Amino acid sequence: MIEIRGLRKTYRSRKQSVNAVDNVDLTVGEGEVYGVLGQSGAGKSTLLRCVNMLERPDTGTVAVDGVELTALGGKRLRIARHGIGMIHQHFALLSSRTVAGNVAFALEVTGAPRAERRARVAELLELVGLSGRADAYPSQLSGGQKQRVGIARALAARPKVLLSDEATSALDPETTDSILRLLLDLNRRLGLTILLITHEMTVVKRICTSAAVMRDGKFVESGRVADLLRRDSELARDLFPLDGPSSVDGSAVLDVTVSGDDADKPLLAEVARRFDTDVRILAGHVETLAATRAGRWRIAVPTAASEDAADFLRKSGAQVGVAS
Ligand SMILES: Nc1ncnc2c1ncn2[C@@H]1O[C@H](COP(=O)(O)OP(=O)(O)OP(=O)(O)O)[C@@H](O)[C@H]1O
Repeated sequence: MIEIRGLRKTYRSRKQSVNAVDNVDLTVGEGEVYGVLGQSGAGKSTLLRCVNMLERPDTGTVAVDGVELTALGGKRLRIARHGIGMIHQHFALLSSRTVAGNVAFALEVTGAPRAERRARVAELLELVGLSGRADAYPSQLSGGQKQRVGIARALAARPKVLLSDEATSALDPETTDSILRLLLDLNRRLGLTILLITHEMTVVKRICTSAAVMRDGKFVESGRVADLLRRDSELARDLFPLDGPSSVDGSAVLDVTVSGDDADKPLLAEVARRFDTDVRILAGHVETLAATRAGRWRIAVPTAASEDAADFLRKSGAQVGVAS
């Protein structure tokens, strides 16, 4: 649904040049929720703005739903953009317009007739759970309600792709949760493909099927979340930080990561039985992510049994590393 190849964007000023996006390739499949994670300045916003050509890349191609946007300009680009909705961290609502007026604005731009606009606005407000607030002004809404208006407006022209620019960063944890649930629901009900940028691990945990970690304009790792968990990835370590001790006298301390059905298998009990050894859990958690179950534990196994235990865990599908 979204195909990005060899994308580069450099900002130049007299004093310096910054490679904001540096040779990024990205494929987001239809119906996927793809998260790009990174610290401030990593290049996430620039990447997202290149997807709908708010920012023109220096080199590389961007195609959405089979249409190469980088080859378009003028009216054809404006029309192609209707197939891409976008939501923003600070909602970007028009303060002088009501909720209904804000959503209708997106339809006015596409030239939809008045009667059609009215019906569509009602449908969209129902979709995002705001039917009762059509006549309210943005200043009368909570942050979560404002973002619901933003989402309704972004979906007005029935886009296949939604871009989300830190959509929950300005919201409290409970509201974040409800907006993420709404996005996941829209993804499932409408088959909406979502590309989001965030610096929040919770967002990736809750709704992303795939993710990339971006640093200095580059993707340092990317893939399906379940696959990244099976490797010794930065994402796995960040999603499940382990804060137990990294050394225990007479034992090896191992970090074990499991995903999918393996997360619910009694693997540690099996290690204790098979090798007639103690297994101490020093830290750990098992959680349900958007597309998979996943768990990570830091365990201490007496040195004599530790190699056999690590071998067995690896053969059982776990990723095993020595704690550091
Ligand atoms: N219009 C611009 N002119 C010059 N430099 C820019 C411009 N926009 C972004 N940059 C620079 O490009 C780099 C990437 O910025 P970008 O906003 O894409 O990162 P980000 O990961 O989205 O960060 P944040 O989460 O803080 O927005 C930064 O070094 C930034 O200072």
